[in-house]
Amino acid sequence: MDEDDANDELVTIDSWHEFLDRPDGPSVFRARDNWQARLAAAALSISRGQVPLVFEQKVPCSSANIGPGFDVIGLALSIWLQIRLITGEQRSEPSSYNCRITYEGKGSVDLRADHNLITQTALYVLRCHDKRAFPEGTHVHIINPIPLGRGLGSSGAAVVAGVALASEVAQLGLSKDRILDYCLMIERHPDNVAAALYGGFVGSYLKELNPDDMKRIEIPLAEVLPAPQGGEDTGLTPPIPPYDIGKHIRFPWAKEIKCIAIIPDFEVSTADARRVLPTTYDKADVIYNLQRVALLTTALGQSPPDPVLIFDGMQDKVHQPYRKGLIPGLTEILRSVTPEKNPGLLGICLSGAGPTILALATENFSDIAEHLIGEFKKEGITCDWQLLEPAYDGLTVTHESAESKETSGMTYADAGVSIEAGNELVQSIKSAVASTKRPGADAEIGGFGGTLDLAAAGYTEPPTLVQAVDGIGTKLKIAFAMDDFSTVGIDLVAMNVNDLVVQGAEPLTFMDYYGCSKLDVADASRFIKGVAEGCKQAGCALVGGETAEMPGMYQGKEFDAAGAATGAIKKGRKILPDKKAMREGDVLLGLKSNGVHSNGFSLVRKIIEKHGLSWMDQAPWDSSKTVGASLLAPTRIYVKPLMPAIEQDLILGMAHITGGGLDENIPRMLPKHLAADINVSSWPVPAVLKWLKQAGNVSNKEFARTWNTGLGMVLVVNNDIAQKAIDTLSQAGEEPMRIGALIARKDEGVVLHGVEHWS
Ligand SMILES: Nc1ncnc2c1ncn2[C@@H]1O[C@H](COP(=O)(O)OP(=O)(O)O)[C@@H](O)[C@H]1O
Ligand SMILES: N[C@@H](CCOP(=O)(O)O)C(=O)O
Repeated sequence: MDEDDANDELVTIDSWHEFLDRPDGPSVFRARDNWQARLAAAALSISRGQVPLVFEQKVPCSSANIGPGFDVIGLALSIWLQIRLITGEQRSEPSSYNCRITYEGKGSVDLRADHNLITQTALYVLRCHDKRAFPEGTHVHIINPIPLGRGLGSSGAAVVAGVALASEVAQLGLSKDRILDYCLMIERHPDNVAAALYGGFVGSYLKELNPDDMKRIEIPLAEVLPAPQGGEDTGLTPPIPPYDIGKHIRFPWAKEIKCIAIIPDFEVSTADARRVLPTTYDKADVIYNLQRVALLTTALGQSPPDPVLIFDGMQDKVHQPYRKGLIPGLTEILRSVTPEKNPGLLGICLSGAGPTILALATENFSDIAEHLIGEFKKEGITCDWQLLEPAYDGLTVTHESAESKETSGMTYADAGVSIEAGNELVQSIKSAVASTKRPGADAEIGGFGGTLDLAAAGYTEPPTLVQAVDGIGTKLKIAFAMDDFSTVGIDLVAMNVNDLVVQGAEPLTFMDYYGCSKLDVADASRFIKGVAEGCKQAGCALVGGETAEMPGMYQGKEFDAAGAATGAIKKGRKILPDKKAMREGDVLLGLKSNGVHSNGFSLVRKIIEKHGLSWMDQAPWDSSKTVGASLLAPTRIYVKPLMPAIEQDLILGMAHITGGGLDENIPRMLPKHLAADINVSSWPVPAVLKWLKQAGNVSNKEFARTWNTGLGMVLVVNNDIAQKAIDTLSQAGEEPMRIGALIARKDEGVVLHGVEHWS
């Protein structure tokens, strides 16, 4: 509807909701902008019995390569392509594929649905799902501030937007990983699309495809998406992408590093810039790039950033030298700045295929920009410049109107729960889960419950079953900060099976629970693969689990996880601890921990915060790791080293040192009349715990009741067979340490000697 049609009631609407709230519905609207006019028109079509879709997508631009990472690295940056979509628009003229396109922003693009990169991509995805056109009355409004053909990933953003557009209009519920598969059928270098889709500083690779797929190289688009993929409709179904074509990982990025983009006033098409590249490379040049890229991805995550490492790390011999013919003065411009001459500068490179130049810096942004603009000017080229920051969100989709859908057949996907994503997750974890198979438990997922055949597991007479349930705790927060979910699953298993083994039980099965607001298949799969790894370390089968997608329950990508283990003790064997058999003089053995394990992380986080450290900083206690990576070291699983000693009846009791530390856990295995008399100088305190104690000024008492102090397990063994127990544990790979003995109890259940050793 148009403002000129106004004749009776004239109303300004601010939102879609405001319109819907009006019981009568105004006959004429004055829209705040074109988009408001479209909303109004869609609102009218509702009153005529149609149900429009209204949503907005945002996709960031990206800078690919960052010097040596040709076709591998991409950095999402803070200029966003926006797509506003509405269906059910009333039109006098029919439009091809039911789609009308309007455009505002940089450059000009083809507005025909089968020629515009965004809608052409969407049509390809729709056709893969047997849909020949957009829903009736589709209007795609593109707001594009990303300069075209300048090396800032305008096409990568357009392709991501196109796939996501199809997913939304046809309610396909594609996960981000599946969206990537579709994107990679179109733009074959994964660097831009992976960054635009996932956000942040991203490394990616493309799996090797079959020869037919490989033949369909990227841009020009006509070659990539011939009919029936993206051109005229032939009624055929185009090739559907295989699953999991590309892999990505997010690298850390130091927050003080900003990006200066110097954008010349001419275009270089990526296709042209790839044609000038050689088909074979000199071995020395390839090694030159590999050496730099390996260091660069870590160097850009360290605070404070090291200018020497970054400047050298951003040099390239694989694409920039060959592109100098397309970008006048390129070599001289890249050489015209150094961290020594230009304070604040960290490194410089061609952005993507150019002609934009990307300079990374921590300060003096305008001085650096003016210098580079001056260099281009010598070549007669004028430039624009922008100071950009990493865009961490990647693709986002916002629905303007949930209510509109409520009037018609609502779907679970509308409510934020994707069955397809759930199915995809099951596919991606199947083999990891199956690898945990053990006698008596197949570890095949898909059943309503997990089964265990006790006889096949070696328990022919009724055993005593022991069960445990636990979570990971706030260690998860560090996994979120590091975007690394590969090891917290091991922690989850460890917390459960270590509790079972101290009772003398052999862990047989495990089940996990994963709750999130929006299922991210890649994250959930990394987590569950960690759970499977933990199960293998413990020798138990992962027989099932639950993934709960609960929109609104958690913040963003956060999730919670819990798990439960079942173990068994053979008929006739002891359930530990055997308190009655314990005597004064019995020996206490300690088994080493692997750092903080999974307890006391609220205090850990507080200390790290108080010291102004970021998770990406070099760990003050271990220069080879970041703070986050070091703290994420998974909890040790003691099942396999302990089982032989348990089976030989060499152990009277065990304490798993978790929350509550030595002070709280050791008395749990002792009779009331005995106490543990312990010499704390008999085991080494891991460097991380030493640092935390000192940095947090944590008292000895607090230290002993918060963290494990270096012992993950404490065992009671009879004095006469202590050496045999030590030998058996050593043969199983442990380094048991004599840490004390049982004494008659006075007050405390644990008496610590030599605590000054901790200070
Ligand atoms: N928002 C958009 N809408 C439609 N087409 C687009 C859009 N963004 C990019 N394109 C297409 O992609 C081309 C640029 O792609 P490319 O040569 O790879 O450069 P870039 O470095 O910007 O990605 C444009 O000329 C245009 O055809
Ligand atoms: N790795 C590609 C990246 C192209 O990026 P664009 O932003 O220029 O499209 C290449 O260097 O060719």
